Amino acid sequence: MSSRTFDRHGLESGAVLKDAIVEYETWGTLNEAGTNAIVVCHALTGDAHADDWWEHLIGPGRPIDTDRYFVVCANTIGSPYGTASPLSLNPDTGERYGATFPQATVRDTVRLHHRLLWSLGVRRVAAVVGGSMGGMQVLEWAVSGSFVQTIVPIAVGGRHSPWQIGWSEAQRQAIMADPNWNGGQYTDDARPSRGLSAARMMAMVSYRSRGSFEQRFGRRLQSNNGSSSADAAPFEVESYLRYQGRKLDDRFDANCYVHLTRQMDSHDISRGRGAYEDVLASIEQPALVIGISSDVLYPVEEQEELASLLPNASLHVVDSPHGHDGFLIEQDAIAEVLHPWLETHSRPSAQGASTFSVEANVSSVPRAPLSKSSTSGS
Ligand SMILES: CC(=O)SCCNC(=O)CCNC(=O)[C@H](O)C(C)(C)COP(=O)(O)OP(=O)(O)OC[C@H]1O[C@@H](n2cnc3c(N)ncnc32)[C@H](O)[C@@H]1OP(=O)(O)O
Ligand SMILES: N[C@@H](CCO)C(=O)O
Repeated sequence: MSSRTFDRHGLESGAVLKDAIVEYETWGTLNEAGTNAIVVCHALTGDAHADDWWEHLIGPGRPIDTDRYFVVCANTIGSPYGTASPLSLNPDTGERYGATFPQATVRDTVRLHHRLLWSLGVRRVAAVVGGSMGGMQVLEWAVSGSFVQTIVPIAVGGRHSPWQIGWSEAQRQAIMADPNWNGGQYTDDARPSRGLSAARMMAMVSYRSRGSFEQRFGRRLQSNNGSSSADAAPFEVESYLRYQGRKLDDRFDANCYVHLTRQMDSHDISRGRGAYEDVLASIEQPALVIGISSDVLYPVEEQEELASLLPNASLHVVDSPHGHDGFLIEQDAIAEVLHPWLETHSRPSAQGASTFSVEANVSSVPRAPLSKSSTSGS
């Protein structure tokens, strides 16, 4: 794992992140022209260890072939896994930001990742691939025009819908209802664990499907369902969801969760750029749009819309009972379409771009001041 720090990173809101650290992992070797990079973008609770959560897709001889490509996965702004977030120290106060961490957008994250890539010597990106929140980043990358050759957005639409914002808000309210929340100013000793767990339980229902729960749990009862108190969890599905809630609470942070769900809610590829249809029509790269047949959160209609509005898109729907999480679970089915797509569309070009901008077509977004950067490896 490596990190790089940019001394200033301007956000869409006008706020400036000082000492904006970005944590990232790379595999493979960058070619001399700087044109064989593949960017992998992670989802809400994922991290930069992309070969862990997409192990069938990334590696030697796999579709994202680390023998041929320089593969980069960078952690997003707001995530608890290393990049600038509510867990970072505010250089102005020396204290952890917590709830005072400035709100970033998907676009702010992608601009930071662009700067990282450029500083690593990447001069053209052969492909950008990601699902869910990662897919939102993929679409933002596409706006940088010829800097990116091909895109593969998975289980995502062009803007967060009221349905998705509704799920996010219900989860945030579960966190905020926790007595330890305290406006986000909680301590390590008294974290809003119950709220974060409840938020994850809600999210897990939206990430799976009626069919997969029916198949996995039915109406089966837990053999050791404990007491007959109001807190008892007689059904297996209840125990499963509680377990998933605790598991996320053990590895995540409530302020980061609130921040990242708001970041996803900001997702609208057309914000400040013109009419939605026109902005998608201006994305000229070949696009492989992938959906999961049983996804109730980012339903296939959204990928159909993307594929119809992007001028050079192909649509592939993975037939799966696993719902939205299919983009993490159905790796072999994704590999079947991703492999030939990348073979055809992501051959590294001989020459890179002389400059880059993720803000092409943007009229109203403040630019980040360019600044010096420092690097550290670990
Ligand atoms: C730093 C980090 O760790 S980040 C890790 C990377 N994470 C990510 O990238 C986020 C995305 N990943 C995910 O969301 C998930 O890991 C997925 C979608 C890939 C797979 O989900 P999983 O939780 O592994 O699978 P699944 O839904 O089958 O649940 C299995 C777990 O539930 C438990 N479980 C199953 N049924 C029950 C039940 N009735 N009661 C209690 N627990 C149950 C299993 O024992 C298993 O536990 P384990 O995770 O400790 O092995
Ligand atoms: N399981 C995924 C779903 C969000 O896309 C995650 O936790 O990141």
